[in-house]
Amino acid sequence: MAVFTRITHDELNAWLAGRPCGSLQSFEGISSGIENTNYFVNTSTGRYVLTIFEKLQVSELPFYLGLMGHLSSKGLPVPGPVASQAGDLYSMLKGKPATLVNCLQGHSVEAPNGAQCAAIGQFIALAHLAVLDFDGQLPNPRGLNWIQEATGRLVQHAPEHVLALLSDEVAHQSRIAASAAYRALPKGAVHADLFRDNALMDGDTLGGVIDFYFAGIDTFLFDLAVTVNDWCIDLNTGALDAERTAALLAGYQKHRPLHIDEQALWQDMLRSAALRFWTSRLVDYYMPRDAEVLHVKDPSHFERVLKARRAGCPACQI
Ligand SMILES: Nc1ncnc2c1ncn2[C@@H]1O[C@H](COP(=O)(O)OP(=O)(O)OP(=O)(O)O)[C@@H](O)[C@H]1O
Ligand SMILES: N[C@@H](CCO)C(=O)O
Repeated sequence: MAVFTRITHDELNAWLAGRPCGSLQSFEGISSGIENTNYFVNTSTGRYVLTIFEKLQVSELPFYLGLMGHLSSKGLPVPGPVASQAGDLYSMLKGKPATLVNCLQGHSVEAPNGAQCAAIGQFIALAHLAVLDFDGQLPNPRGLNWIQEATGRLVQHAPEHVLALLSDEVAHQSRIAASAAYRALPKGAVHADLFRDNALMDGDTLGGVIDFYFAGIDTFLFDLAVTVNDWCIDLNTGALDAERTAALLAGYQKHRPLHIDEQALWQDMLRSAALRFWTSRLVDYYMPRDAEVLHVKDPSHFERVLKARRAGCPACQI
């Protein structure tokens, strides 16, 4: 749907000069993204993806691209940025920052099976282990501070029943965040948005994980909860599907067993992850930026998910 920034062959050729990616053969816009402009780029050495960042702060790019490069260099299926000869992970194209990454195999799946959930669980655990020596520092841009601030802005726009549930959950999460148990949780640089549409599956094998542009420092448990809330959901009810949840958690714990403190806070993190996406969808719904009007995702989905996580269910237990 969206190629916001159009480029010519000559402009791309000039931008690619100095990058160790061979000579440009062809390129085509990717229609499915909504945040950035993406192109598939074919060169004499292979296929790449060019991303032109439409909204992101340049100051945040070294963290995102550094994290992708770090995970890729450790053998994880993450697109690694192709640095320029000068060592830059991004440079300006048509006045906007742009990067070139390698193209991964696969397609996103709408209805994942147990094997695919296990594969994504294994990936997250390996990513959590791999970032232990990553030194980038960027707090989760959609963490509790942002949620509290966004809740304040929503007061003038959202209906009473929405605000009541929102403020009750924010109060609960504020108490959790202040607890010693929460503060002791293991943290690191996490994807924080690993929904089904950000993973490319090649059959039951994970081809790659993309779109690290909501990444930040947060608890590993929160990252796992974001993923479980999307990959393991029964879309009709918002409840967790027991079989897929068990498969994803088993895949994760194969490489990184959860600590007892993490197990104790699991249900609260499922709630926290639901709150994060309910809030951002409410903000996009009630206060859309111009270009977002056509792409707003349904906030009521995450209202349903939050209510289901607050009620709890057998699959919400570890
Ligand atoms: N490294 C990659 N390898 C293969 N395909 C990719 C890669 N990066 C992006 N794509 C393809 O481009 C599409 C759009 O990318 P992406 O989802 O990152 O768009 P975006 O606009 O940056 O983010 P959003 O998910 O918010 O729309 C993906 O669905 C995928 O098909
Ligand atoms: N994954 C998010 C959108 C991008 O952050 C959502 O479904 O609301």
